[in-house]
Amino acid sequence: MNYARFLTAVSAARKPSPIRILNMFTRNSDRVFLPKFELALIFSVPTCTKLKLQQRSPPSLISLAGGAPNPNTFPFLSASIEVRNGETVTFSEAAMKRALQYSASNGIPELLTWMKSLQKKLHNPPTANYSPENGQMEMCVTTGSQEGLCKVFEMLVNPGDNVLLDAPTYSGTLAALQPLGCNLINVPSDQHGIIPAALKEVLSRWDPLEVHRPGSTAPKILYTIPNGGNPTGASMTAQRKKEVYELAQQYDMLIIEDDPYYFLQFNKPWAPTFLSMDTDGRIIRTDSFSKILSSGLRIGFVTGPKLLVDRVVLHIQASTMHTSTFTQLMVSQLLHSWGQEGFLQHIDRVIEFYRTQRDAMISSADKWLKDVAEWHTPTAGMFLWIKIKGIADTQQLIMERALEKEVLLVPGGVFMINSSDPCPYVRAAFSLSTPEQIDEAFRRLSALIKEAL
Ligand SMILES: Cc1ncc(COP(=O)(O)O)c(CNc2cc3ccccc3n(O)c2=O)c1O
Repeated sequence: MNYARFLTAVSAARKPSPIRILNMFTRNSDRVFLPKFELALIFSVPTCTKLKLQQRSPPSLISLAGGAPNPNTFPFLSASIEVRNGETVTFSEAAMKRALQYSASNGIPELLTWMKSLQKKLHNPPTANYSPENGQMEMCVTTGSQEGLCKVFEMLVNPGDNVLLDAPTYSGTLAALQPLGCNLINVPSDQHGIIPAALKEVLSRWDPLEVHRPGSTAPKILYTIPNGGNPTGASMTAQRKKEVYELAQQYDMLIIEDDPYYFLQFNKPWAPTFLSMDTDGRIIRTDSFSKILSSGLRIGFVTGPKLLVDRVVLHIQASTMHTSTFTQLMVSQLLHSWGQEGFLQHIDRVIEFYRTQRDAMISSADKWLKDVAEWHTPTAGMFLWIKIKGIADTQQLIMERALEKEVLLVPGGVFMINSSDPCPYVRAAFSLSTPEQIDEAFRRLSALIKEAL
């Protein structure tokens, strides 16, 4: 893969932040460990020299280099966090000093190592054993997958670029993409995700043999939410993923697999991911702990070809520097205590919760909405995408009349590429309300639809 052709000029121009490396040589007591990656980027010298440099920073080294603050001045001394299953995540005084200090831009080593091992167990990416030039699987921690998406888009998308995605889609993606001045092209989809034949039709405007010609306007990226789509609840079949991947190969496109609902698939076996079939190194995957561990801790991951993930990390260096060390250490301690088996047992409990919620919402929809609306039962995620019959656009219905009836949903227009296009859909989340509240909400929705009609 020639990854250079995908980079924007801004991303290609990014250089490592010198201070991020010099911080490595802090006093031994509160060393901020930075991996070889950051050393490699600043001292572009053969790895063996880098390793010697790293090894040559012995405890006897006195560093006056790093601009890191002295953690002995921090007011926080220690912490003990109670976990539902009776365990405790603790921060001793020494651990708290590290947790409150700067850390590596690509993520703390113990969290990255744990996640890389989980990715290999779940997806067995072909790229795990590739060389960097051939797309070696790399990962970095991001502050939510939202940061990962935003930085990946800013790495790949130039003004005027054609970008493919299946609308309706997550409003946060539209918010990150549209200011980049790209041309968003919708790929028709249904409850099973992108329709490969429709993607083939969209791509037929370009000659696959011409996509590398300078000035070619052929799309270079395709974005999709493969499981429990937001807002549609759609989940792609393995066969469709395979056909979509083959089209991406034919037109030399990257696929951005935004998959925060991967762990909320109600049925097993879970669908194989694009990452699991990525023989070329053309998948950039974003994962999130928001729907399974915490949304407020802001822990996400980007998984993809090393040469591209390294560019995302350079952007992190120049923006947030890194995701909160404290939250990374807190989550890492829990994951190491649970192990992969314990983590997956937690996931099973979360899945059962959302399955029950989904069933309650479908039951109430059947009871109150079957004469006035249509929907597909989602097999993953936390959203029901409801088409209101006889109404061209739900914006006014929801934003004015629904509020009067004290029921709140999201009008479908916010998920469309052009938010002013009329949209007869509404998004209902079954994540927070109780089954009783969902039933009452749909009773109110039914009443206001009948009044509106
Ligand atoms: C497909 C897809 N990709 C990425 C993200 C970002 O998740 P992160 O890992 O937490 O950064 C999301 C989060 N989606 C939402 C978030 C949200 C936050 C406050 C209030 C409302 C929100 N609604 O409605 C959402 O859909 C998502 O659905």
